Amino acid sequence: MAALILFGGGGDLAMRMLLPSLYFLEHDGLLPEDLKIIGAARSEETPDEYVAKVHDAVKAKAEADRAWDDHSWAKMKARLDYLAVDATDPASLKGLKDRVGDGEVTSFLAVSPSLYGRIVTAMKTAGLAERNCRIVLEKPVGRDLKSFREIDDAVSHAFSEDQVFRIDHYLGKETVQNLTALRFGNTIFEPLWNNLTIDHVQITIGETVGVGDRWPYYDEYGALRDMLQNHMLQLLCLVAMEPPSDLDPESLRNEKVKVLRSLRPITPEEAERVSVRGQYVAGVSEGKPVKGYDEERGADSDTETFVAIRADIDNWRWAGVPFFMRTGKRLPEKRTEIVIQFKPVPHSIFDNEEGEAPANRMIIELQPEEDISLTVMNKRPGLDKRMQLQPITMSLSWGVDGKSAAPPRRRIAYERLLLDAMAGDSTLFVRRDEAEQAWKWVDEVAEAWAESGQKPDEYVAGTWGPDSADMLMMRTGRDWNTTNV
Ligand SMILES: NC(=O)C1=CN([C@@H]2O[C@H](COP(=O)(O)OP(=O)(O)OC[C@H]3O[C@@H](n4cnc5c(N)ncnc54)[C@H](OP(=O)(O)O)[C@@H]3O)[C@@H](O)[C@H]2O)C=CC1
Ligand SMILES: O=C1O[C@H](COP(=O)(O)O)[C@@H](O)[C@H](O)[C@H]1O
Repeated sequence: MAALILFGGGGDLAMRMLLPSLYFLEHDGLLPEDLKIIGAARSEETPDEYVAKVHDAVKAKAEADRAWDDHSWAKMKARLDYLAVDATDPASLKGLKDRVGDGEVTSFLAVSPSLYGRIVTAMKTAGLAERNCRIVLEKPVGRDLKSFREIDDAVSHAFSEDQVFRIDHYLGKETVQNLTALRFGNTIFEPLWNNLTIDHVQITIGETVGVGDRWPYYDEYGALRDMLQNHMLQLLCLVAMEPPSDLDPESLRNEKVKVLRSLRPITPEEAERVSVRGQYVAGVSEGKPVKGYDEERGADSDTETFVAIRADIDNWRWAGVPFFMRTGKRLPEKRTEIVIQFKPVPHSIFDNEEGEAPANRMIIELQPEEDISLTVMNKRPGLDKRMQLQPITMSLSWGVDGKSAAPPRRRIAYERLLLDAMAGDSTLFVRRDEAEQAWKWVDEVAEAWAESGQKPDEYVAGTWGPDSADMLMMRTGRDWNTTNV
């Protein structure tokens, strides 16, 4: 028998993401036949009570995706179990060890990261860190390089690196993986993928949600540590890395680390020029009035709910190509996209009535739709005396040629990641040195802000962040993409 233990199996992440993901995998016949799923948390509840909670959480999600069926649920229900444990207590974990038997065990820590160190130590004592065991760690692991290392040292004391799976759920998203396919499965883009042809890159992760009840966690982390240290830097790495020699975990992650190592540190002197911190004040989001961050938190706070930053990668490929990243809560749209802005033609022979023809642009959209589109110039049909150009957008979406298969259901990113972790494939997980390099750069940004006294600029909820974020771009003669916005 193989086992998946969900520590924190009754929490928000487990109920909203992990258990629905497992249901969808069950529905598609992708779970190992002999897999047991065991929820483990301190609450004293019976397995039946736990199963009833899981049922409600999973059914709501599956029905919304028209994927609910009683047969799949019956199969999943037969796998489910619950055990009340304090995961920091080795004696309490002994019972769990007896329950899982001697097969492969994957433990997912869906609990507060402040418990990781004590939990892994207890797991080792209880025999849950043997060679047949793997551990999955949710982000954020630590709040800075120092705390990351402290936690990770405890982890590596119990598990070897090939047993450790640090999740960044963005890596489980279909379009993020498609980026690798686009770059390295085609010959036509790679020769253009450098500073000779590309002017700049923009990465935007916009969210409409506010921080709300999550403020006790968020206030300590802010947008820099919650989103930029992990999801945004991972996207940057996938855009910027050199072609790996193989798709195995080490080759891919070696290339990502090289990019992180090449990020130019941000100094206190230039922090204000290349970075912006923002915090939302009351406004309107999705048609409804919403509170400002300070009101949600109930006190004044200097935590940023928005960050925009210019990153420079000091290597041959990217010298002179800025990577602009921005992310924030209470923005007008839930939108994640990567914009590859190509340079304009070196000399235009067209005399366009509508002004200079725009340069080519590739938009890799992750959310709300998954799409890759490329804007190219075309002749405007007609008998104009002077040839006129018009931009045409080619979409590389699923089924766009009318022949490809219909797009499959959009999977929750955790579906892929849970399967990979249970199979021991760490390609889409973050290696220790990657996380360290990302923390190192982010620590430098945080120190630069602290030293220069850079405070968050206000922005009204429902807008694209403070004016200073636009200025950050405009100072370089560029602007944020507004296509589809
Ligand atoms: N929620 C989300 O969308 C996201 C969450 N994360 C990360 O996932 C992790 C979990 O977050 P979330 O689900 O929101 O948190 P919750 O507070 O909702 O859940 C935490 C769970 O941990 C259990 N727990 C607490 N202490 C112990 C213990 N000593 N032993 C065993 N179980 C314990 C709690 O149950 P009980 O009280 O019964 O013990 C509860 O089930 C965190 O690391 C978070 O940063 C990351 C990205 C998104
Ligand atoms: O890790 C996190 O990600 C979510 C955004 O994820 P998405 O898949 O919905 O884009 C974010 O809301 C949260 O603050 C952060 O912890």
